[in-house]
Amino acid sequence: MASGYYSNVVLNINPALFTLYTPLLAAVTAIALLYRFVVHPLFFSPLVRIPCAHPLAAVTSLWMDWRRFTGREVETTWEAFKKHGPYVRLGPNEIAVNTILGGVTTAHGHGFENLDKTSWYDFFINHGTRNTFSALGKEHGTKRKRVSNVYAKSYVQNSRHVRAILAELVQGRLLPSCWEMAASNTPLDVLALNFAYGLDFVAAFIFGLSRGTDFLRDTACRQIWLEEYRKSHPSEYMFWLLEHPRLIKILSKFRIYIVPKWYHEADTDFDKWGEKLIDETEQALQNGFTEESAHSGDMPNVYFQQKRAMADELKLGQGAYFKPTPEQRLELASECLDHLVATRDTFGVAFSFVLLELSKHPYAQVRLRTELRSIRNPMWYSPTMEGRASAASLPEPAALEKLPYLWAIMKESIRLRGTVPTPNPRVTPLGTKTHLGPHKNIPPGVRISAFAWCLHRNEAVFPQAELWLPDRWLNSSSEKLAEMEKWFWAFGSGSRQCLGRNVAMEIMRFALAAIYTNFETSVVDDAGFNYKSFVTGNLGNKLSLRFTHVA
Ligand code: HEM
Repeated sequence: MASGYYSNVVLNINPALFTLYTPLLAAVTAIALLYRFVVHPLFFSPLVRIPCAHPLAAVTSLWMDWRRFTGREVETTWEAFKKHGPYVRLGPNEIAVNTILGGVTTAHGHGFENLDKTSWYDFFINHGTRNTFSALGKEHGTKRKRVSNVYAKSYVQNSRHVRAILAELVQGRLLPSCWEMAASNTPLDVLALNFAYGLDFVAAFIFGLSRGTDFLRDTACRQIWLEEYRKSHPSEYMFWLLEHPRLIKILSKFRIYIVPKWYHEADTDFDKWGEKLIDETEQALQNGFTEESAHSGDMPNVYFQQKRAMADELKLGQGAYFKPTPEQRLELASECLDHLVATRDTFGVAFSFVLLELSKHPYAQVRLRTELRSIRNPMWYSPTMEGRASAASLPEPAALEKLPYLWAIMKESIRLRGTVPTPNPRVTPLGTKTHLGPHKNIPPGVRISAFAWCLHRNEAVFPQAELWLPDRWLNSSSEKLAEMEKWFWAFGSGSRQCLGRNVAMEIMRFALAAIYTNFETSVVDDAGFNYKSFVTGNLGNKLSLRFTHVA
């Protein structure tokens, strides 16, 4: 009956009307599209007063997409900032900011001044479940709160488990590798070593030493893991995975695959590896593991704390010992795996850069070594100590933390090359207008990007910004120092500031102290240390240093 009705309607239309209205309809549509996609963004959008990085940027995001696709996102944005100032338009609906006040504070602040993340972060969803890094809105606060106390500086510096892990990793695994390379005069690829150090620490911190990884010593296993990681975070497809996740999904419905099958396989394998660690840790809890009885270093700090917080939320009586449902298991896995990914993506590269700068500046090493040897309990190492890693012999965290030159070296190296130059994109919220410094009434749905790379190169704040000058952190007035601190954005800011910041700084401090108390380093080959590329890099990335023992 229905089809008869429609066919009657169609049949009753006078064909002459078609001839009359079709061109009219086409013209109206064309004008509407022209207005929507050209006239409005060029002349009437609230963003028109923001200078465009390129004339095409006002009407299409394809121009910036091409820059991103060809790996030129940061340099393009940096050039635009230099030419137009701290606010630039990268696309019809995208702005980049290079100022703290009225820029970063608006998008990356606390509470209302903490704009939500864009779909760029969907890539970091594991097991189909969001985690602290990829969660949005209120869910983010809940997830972050679950684990924030174990990542607090007081926990990281006072926990007996952290000290035991550090002793094992630094004295038992890292220093012997450095000694071996020094003794045989063989260059060491510190990039792979630093990936291993960061991952071994964080895996032990999450799951406990006995269930963590041993990539510092087991180089074959490390290589397999890094290869698997590279496949599941393939630098050559990251543009699509980060910028166009929805397009990938839509096209795959039509059997058009932008990213190859091996990426999906590796991603699944990677998730499975994470699940295995979760299951082993859960099994230990179910077997009666307790916080009190745990050997030093063996406490699954992050896993346990997360479960305890989940139990509190659900008002479960058994604390961390409840049996997780399949959904809860994946939620736990997603969070824990993300912390390992966050470590792999940042720590190894940032720490390698500190070692590279020190290796290029022998005078800085001498000064650092003098400072490190001046503490009450220097981190001496000799191979006869092997197998005798002991937390008691480590210096107190505060003793290292208050060493001024060590601090200045870390700060300056991380300023210059803290992590990858990613845009950290945020989106203006629905139902309200956002004010961005002098630019008022930014509508909902506008992407705002900011780059630590560019903020850290502001000559007014960091004169001779391209130079590695640790003394800038020591010789500046207190006002200048406060200003530099305000602009130091390596770990982000506001409610979504890096969760692992204290861990990263702590383990870097201990490793630097251990290495430079005992060795000097020099560059053998840094051509493969392509630190301008995306964090994931590729397996060819290497930083080859020579270690020489200094008595
Ligand atoms: C030198 C090392 C590190 C650097 C430079 C770094 C940098 C950052 C930055 C810039 C952000 C903010 C990202 C954004 O807003 O888009 C971030 C967030 C985060 N980082 Fe780190 N990170 C480092 C190490 C770590 C480690 C070791 C962990 C975990 C153990 C970690 C876990 C996280 C998490 C979970 C977030 C998300 C926080 C949230 O959204 O609330 N990071 N990190």
